[in-house]
Amino acid sequence: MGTFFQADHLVMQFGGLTAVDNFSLTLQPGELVGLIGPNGAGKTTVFNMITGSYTPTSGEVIWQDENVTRLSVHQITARGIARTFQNIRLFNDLTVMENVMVSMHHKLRSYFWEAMFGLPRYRHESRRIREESIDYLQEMGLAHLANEKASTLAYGQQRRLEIARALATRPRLLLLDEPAAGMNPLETMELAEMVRGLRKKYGLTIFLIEHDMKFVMGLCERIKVLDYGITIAEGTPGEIQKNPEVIKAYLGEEKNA
Ligand SMILES: Nc1ncnc2c1ncn2[C@@H]1O[C@H](COP(=O)(O)OP(=O)(O)OP(=O)(O)O)[C@@H](O)[C@H]1O
Repeated sequence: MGTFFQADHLVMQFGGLTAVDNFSLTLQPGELVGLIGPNGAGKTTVFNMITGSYTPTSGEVIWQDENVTRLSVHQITARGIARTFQNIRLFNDLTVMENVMVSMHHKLRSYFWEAMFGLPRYRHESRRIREESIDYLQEMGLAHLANEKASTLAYGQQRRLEIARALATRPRLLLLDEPAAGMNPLETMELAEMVRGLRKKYGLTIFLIEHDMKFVMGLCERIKVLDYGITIAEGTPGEIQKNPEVIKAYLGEEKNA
């Protein structure tokens, strides 16, 4: 069997700062893995290296047997890795459904010309895109808001719409950057259910960053812990909570607080 996903000894330096040092991760199809650590630990930088936003100083990213380390964001998305961002990035003036449809368009060849000439294939594709968009919205509990402007959505709903937009690129690997940030406990619980549902329905592998420990511990099968760019622990939620390095880092934090 080949390599599904492997990040191998990734290093990211910014000037004199080593934001991430020797980060390695292997994912098997269908896994749900978490990445945790204090602010500034390097979590988002890991996502940026995997998704082509940053070219690592050293190390490699292998995706479905291909070295994708130096590919662009666009090329990586096209190969089936999608992400959401810590800061919401929606098109506020478009409707909820249009936000999802826009994400799908890059998949469609000749879409522009066919739309321009009103060809039957365009009309057919256009209907298909609508149906598929509604499917993603349904999964995220947003179908009833399809025709509302994105800007009118509540904060938690906007976060879910971001996930629907990521799904619209038809990924096999989905990276979520603090999906529960700003959500209340009920919304967070519902989100966990949705993430489980997505994995099952679309056969996704999910790698997520999150500060909400209850969410991470309840959802992820395996967790990696970063502190100052260094991986200090890796294991099941139970193992992480008992890990001496994690406890030490956490207690150090308490003392400084
Ligand atoms: N483009 C950049 N240029 C310079 N420094 C950067 C850049 N991106 C990230 N950093 C630095 O790298 C370190 C890790 O940042 P990163 O955003 O990855 O942390 P994080 O764990 O995601 O934090 P948070 O939980 O606050 O989002 C920080 O010191 C940050 O200032």
